[in-house]
Amino acid sequence: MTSGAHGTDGVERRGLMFVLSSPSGAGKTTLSRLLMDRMSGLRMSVSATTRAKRPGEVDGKDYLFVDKPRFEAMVKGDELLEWATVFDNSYGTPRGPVEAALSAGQDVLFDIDWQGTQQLREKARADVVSVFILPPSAADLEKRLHSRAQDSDEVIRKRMSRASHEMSHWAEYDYIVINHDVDEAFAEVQSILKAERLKRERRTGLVGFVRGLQGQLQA
Ligand SMILES: Nc1nc2c(ncn2[C@@H]2O[C@H](COP(=O)(O)OP(=O)(O)O)[C@@H](O)[C@H]2O)c(=O)[nH]1
Ligand SMILES: Nc1ncnc2c1ncn2[C@@H]1O[C@H](COP(=O)(O)OP(=O)(O)O)[C@@H](O)[C@H]1O
Repeated sequence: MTSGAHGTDGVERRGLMFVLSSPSGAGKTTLSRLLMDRMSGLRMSVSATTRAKRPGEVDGKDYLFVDKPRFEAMVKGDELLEWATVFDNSYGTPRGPVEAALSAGQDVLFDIDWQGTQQLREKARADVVSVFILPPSAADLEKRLHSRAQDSDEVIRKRMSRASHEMSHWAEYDYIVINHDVDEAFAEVQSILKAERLKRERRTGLVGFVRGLQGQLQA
């Protein structure tokens, strides 16, 4: 599915699909923004959704906000790489930008739920690296949902009551990060991405690189 990224050492490798999931409010949006600010070679996948825009969210940047008929047309037209219903709304990953980024040698960051992660894994297991973010406690999770101040009390109640179900999927993920402190959680997520970029299996340019080294040694 992918080709052509270059690591900082110049060795070509396949792009990867880096997935962050968590119960709502555990911190995946915060960690995604930090990754986008501080890591090069990474593109954010902007999902389409039928949910209402929150204050401060920007159409085309945080989400593509679409109505139900448009979302259904995207599903029918096979425009989505994966999609799911979460909290009574539809969410899905537009296929085009992801394929374009991967073939341009970029890694792609996804903020999607467990249903979307399962679908990506079925399509491209070797290229998917998944991280599940847990809150340190239920009280912290609730505090964070309130401190974000973007959802009504009723929506927050719904999200809290879904959290346990969301969390039951933790064991399907490659890595688990507990978000006590943002800086520490970010450092952990960043380390995962850095290490995964170095994995031998995705470094398609290694054979040529090592042959070159051997040639230099024989010269
Ligand atoms: N499967 C899937 N899930 C998505 C997508 N975009 C967002 N989500 C998930 O939908 C859930 C709700 O997202 P949102 O309404 O932004 O609330 P948040 O949990 O506070 O970020 C979260 O678990 C997101 O990870 C997508 O394209 N596909
Ligand atoms: N480690 C942390 N400590 C305290 N507050 C945090 C931490 N991580 C995130 N937050 C805050 O919690 C709220 C929810 O975080 P957010 O990243 O929007 O979660 P998600 O995208 O998983 O729903 C935001 O107001 C964010 O600033």
